[in-house]
Amino acid sequence: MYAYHKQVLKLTNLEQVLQIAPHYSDFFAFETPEHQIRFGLGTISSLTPHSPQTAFTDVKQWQIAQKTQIPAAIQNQAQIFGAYPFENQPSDQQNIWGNLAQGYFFLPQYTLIQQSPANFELLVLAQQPQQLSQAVADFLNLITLATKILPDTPVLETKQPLALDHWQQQVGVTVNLLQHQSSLKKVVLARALQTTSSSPISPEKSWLNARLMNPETYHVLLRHQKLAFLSATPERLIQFNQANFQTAAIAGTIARGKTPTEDLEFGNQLLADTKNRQEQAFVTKTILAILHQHQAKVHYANTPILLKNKNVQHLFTPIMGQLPTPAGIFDLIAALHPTPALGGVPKNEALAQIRHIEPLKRGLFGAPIGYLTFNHVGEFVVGIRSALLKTNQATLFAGAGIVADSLPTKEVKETALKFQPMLNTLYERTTVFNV
Ligand SMILES: C=C(O[C@@H]1C=C(C(=O)O)C=C[C@H]1O)C(=O)O
Repeated sequence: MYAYHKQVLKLTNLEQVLQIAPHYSDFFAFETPEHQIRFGLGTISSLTPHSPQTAFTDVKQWQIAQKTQIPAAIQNQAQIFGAYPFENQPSDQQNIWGNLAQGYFFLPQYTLIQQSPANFELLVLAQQPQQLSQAVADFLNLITLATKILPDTPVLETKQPLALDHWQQQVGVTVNLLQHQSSLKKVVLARALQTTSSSPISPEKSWLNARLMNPETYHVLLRHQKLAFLSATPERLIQFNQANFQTAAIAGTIARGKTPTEDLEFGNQLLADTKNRQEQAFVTKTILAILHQHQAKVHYANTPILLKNKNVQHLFTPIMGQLPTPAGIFDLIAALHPTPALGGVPKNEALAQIRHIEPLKRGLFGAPIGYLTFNHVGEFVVGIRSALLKTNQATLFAGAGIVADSLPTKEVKETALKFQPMLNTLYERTTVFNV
């Protein structure tokens, strides 16, 4: 059994945690749109899945093994943090993901869960009881003396859309396929934007920027050594509390208006648009079918509503449900991913097309990222509106759902729009530009 210590920690300034985070080789930060924050720092145990195909079972087995080391009294607070990989992609695809390529999970030495704006519950774990008091003292010393100022937000130096002409052309090829091959209904194609900065990008500072720039989304950071994945995603994959869960079907995109009237007009346009309604209906239908396969009871509204973020708005159907047992959650995460919002319909054909077309491994882009306690409470979100950060480089990702009547030029614009929030998060003085 691991030894543990629990206490309430007053934090008047959130930045204290971000300031000390670089001291630890693993760091995870997760904030919901309701502004509930949790952090994980340092590593008691970690797991790199053997391969993307085995990731879901590898994580499940590792978590079950870890549970045997967690005292019953802290099974509600102790939690694992991490990300699954998107999917297996051919080895000749460009791989920038390093030791995150197969996903990464860890059980932190220090877990902080926000109870009220300035109060966090701190849980400290140690492998051996005799290490515990030192571990607690080290952390409290670091955090009370946290003076290390986070680096400034850097200036964008270069930006390079990856194979944009090829991508646009392949969207055209895919549209053709969708029009002539009746079984394939939707494929989500993603592209990347490679950027460099004037000085190293601090993942921790970027997470703080993300929450200031996009207050209505999730803000998730997974850093493992020098590589970090940052996402300001609006999209929940699944949130669960015992056997109860909430998920969502999101698809269809339009810009936000410059005035409230224009914004309303755009929203109504999206709600009335047949192509987008169809695209979103595929997502809802597929998610419901998976939930039924898992014997879940579900509640949802028949008509989608709008989910508004800073730069874009989407069609959105919240879905609530209940599984026969809490233990079914692991299998449900595996079955839901990738939803047609990130893969396509039917799943396997769409994934084959993605593998065939995209020149870059998706890594953690579009994959489930989140936390899970040892008592079946957790949340995983979809890692979009995201970037992989490595010292002076950031690679941003954006995808768009391609259906039979998609227009390649429009899809280029839609993905360009989806890059904007992350560009504004990572870089100082970024103006809207064509990518
Ligand atoms: C794939 C992305 O977004 C997804 C695709 C959408 C669409 O095709 O309209 C909308 C929301 C997301 O589910 C992305 O942001 O990269």
